[in-house]
This record gives sequence, C-alpha cells and structure tokens, in this order.
Amino acid sequence: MSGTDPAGGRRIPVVVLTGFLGSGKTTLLNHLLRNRAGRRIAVIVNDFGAIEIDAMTVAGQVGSTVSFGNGCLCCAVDASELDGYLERLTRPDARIEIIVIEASGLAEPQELVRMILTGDHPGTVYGGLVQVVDAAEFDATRTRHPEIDRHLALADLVVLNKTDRVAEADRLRVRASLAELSPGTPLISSSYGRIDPELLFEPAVAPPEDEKARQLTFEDLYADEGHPDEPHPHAAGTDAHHGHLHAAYDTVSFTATAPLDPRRLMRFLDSRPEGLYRVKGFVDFGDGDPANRYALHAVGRFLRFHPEPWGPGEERLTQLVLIGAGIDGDRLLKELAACEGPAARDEADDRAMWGVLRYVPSEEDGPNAP
Ligand SMILES: Nc1nc2c(ncn2[C@@H]2O[C@H](COP(=O)(O)OP(=O)(O)OP(=O)(O)O)[C@@H](O)[C@H]2O)c(=O)[nH]1
Repeated sequence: MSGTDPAGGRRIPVVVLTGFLGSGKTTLLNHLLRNRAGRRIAVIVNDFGAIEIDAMTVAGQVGSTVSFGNGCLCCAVDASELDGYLERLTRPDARIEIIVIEASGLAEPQELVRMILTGDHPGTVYGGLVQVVDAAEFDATRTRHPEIDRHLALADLVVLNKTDRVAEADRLRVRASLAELSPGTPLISSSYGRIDPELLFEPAVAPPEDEKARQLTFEDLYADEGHPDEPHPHAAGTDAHHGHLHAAYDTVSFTATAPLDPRRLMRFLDSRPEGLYRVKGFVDFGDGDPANRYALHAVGRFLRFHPEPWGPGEERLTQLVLIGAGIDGDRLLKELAACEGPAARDEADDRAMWGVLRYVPSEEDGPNAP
C-alpha cells in the first residue's frame, strides 16, 4: 500500500493533519494513538508558540513523537530539520507504519504537502491530507478566513468534528457546504476526533505510489495559490509569510512559577478580547487544587478546563500560549502576570475554584482529555 523506496524497502506514508486553530487535531491524534491496535504510528507535532503545548499533550503514547516547535512548519526556511526527523523515523528498527504530521492551526496545507513531495527523504511517500473542521465554528471561521475554502479543496479526507456542539440541521448544512468545497472527498463526522484509525491507512488517504490520482504535484500546489505569475512566496527576496493565515496572527507565551489565582484568571478569561481566538496550555492553581494541573482550552468563546494529575516530582508551572489577530500581546501578558500569587485574604475561600469548575466537562460531555 505504501510503495517501495529505490533500494526496494517499503516507503512509509506521511499523512498531514491540518485544520484551523482549535478544530480538534490534537484530540483526534490522541484518539488515534490510544486506539492504534498495535499499529506503529509516529507523530511529528508542529507547535506555533514558544511553549510546545501540543507536544506535551501528545506525549507518552508511542516512542516516536517529535516536536517541531516555535514557528510554522509551512514556513520552515530550512526543510532539512524535517528531513532529519523523517530519516530517523524511517529507520527499519523503528518499524513505523505511518507518520502523521500535526500541523499548527495556522499552517498552509499546500506548503506542507509541497515540503513532503519535494523533500529529500527517500524512505517516505506522501500519504494524503486530513483536514479537521470545527462544526461549531465553521461559518465564523470561513467568514474571517475565506482561504479556508482553498485548503478544503486539497483535502483527501475531511473530518467534521465537534458535531456534539451543533444541532443535526446545522451538521447537515455544514456537511453540504463541505461536499461542495471538496467534491468527491470522503467526509466523516466525529465527536472528540473519534474516527476509525484504519481510515488513515485507507488508500484514499494513503495512496499507493503508482496511483497518483489524488496525489498533488508541485505545479498543482503552486498554481493553487492563485498567483501563478508572482514569485513563489519562499523565493529569495520575498516575504515568506505573505498571504499565509498566520501572517495575520500573533502568538505570545506566558510562563509562571507562582500559582495563579482562579478568580483573577477567570476574570481575565471572561473579558478576553474578541481577537484572542485561541488560548491553550496548563494552569497551576496551587492550593486551589494541589493534586491537579488544569489543561486550559479556549477556542473563540468556547472555554474548557480539564484537570489532570501532576506527574510525580513534576515542576509546578503555568504555561500558556495565546494566539490571536490584532491582540496587544504585552498587555495580555501583564494581565496574566497580575493573576499570579495568592488570592487576597477576603477572596481565599473554598469557593475560589467554582468559576473554573463550571468549565470542567462532565463525563457525558465527552472524553475528559484535551
Ligand atoms: N465539544 C467538543 N469539544 C472538542 C471536540 N474535539 C476537541 N474538542 C475540544 O476542543 C479544544 C481544542 O482541541 P484540540 O484538539 O487541542 O485542537 P487543535 O486543533 O489541536 O488546536 P490547535 O493546535 O491550537 O490548532 C479542546 O478543549 C478539546 O477537548 C469535540 O468533538 N467536541
């Protein structure tokens, strides 16, 4: 299914997993890794932000998770780092069957696919593009970023995720739009990324080398940018980020060694600016809950906390990445810093965590995992 390399060895399919900020890529990946039924899946995580939150969230499932941090892989000036990872993962003793690259939520899929198709890694073959779509945010995201339509057209498999957050009529409407934007592409609905792991190994996603029907060429990909007469965005002397989704976004990272006061953090989150689309990371509430760190996820106006036990001897830290358009990063960092430290005496009581606990999903809401 995955072809052979020039030396007669098996080529390992490289699947690119994309989707806008917060659509559920890491959740889907964790589901795949937990349910891989003996399959050996390697993961390359591309985080956008100085703290590698996604790499931490996808940790510990297989021996082969590597992180390509701080910057968008689609704009990696030097693709040799990726080639190095791929070379390591394709060594026969790793016995990897498939490699999944989780792109940052702001990556340009066509750039990533182009990197795989044109890179210098003989042990691999491009295995297709899986695009995750947030059913609840679909309309708003498309309005803000019409280029998402173009991304969908390149997909080999579309996963319509977060269907638990929309009414059936809306799910069907979004499905119909997706079918129009990506005609003929397999489309499956999911909640918490619970798709059948075998789908990744399906020929539609991982095409045999001699069956290039859906495999995009360099020319297809470049033409797809709609600027055939302009210099390639990565050509010398051009702005490598021109026209890319992430050119409009700023990312700031926050780390604190002192615990955060839950009430002050909730006030910060409740008044977060419209442009601050994504917040993710882990929070230490100190005495508020000494046994757990709280994974924090904000996507648009959606907010969730997931308590998870601190590891033995794990350093108590708060680490957050904030991503938004038109945000004042310095101000946000100052506001977060003001959440550090113990609560004022008249605010320190048993109810301090209530505001946070309101956003912890119950078992019925879905997996208690980020
Ligand atoms: N209700 C609901 N929440 C979901 C679903 N899938 C993921 N989530 C939640 O959405 C938030 C974001 O999920 P992630 O998997 O981190 O999203 P992501 O695409 O990896 O995010 P970025 O890497 O920032 O682009 C988390 O709080 C998840 O628990 C779903 O199907 N339903």
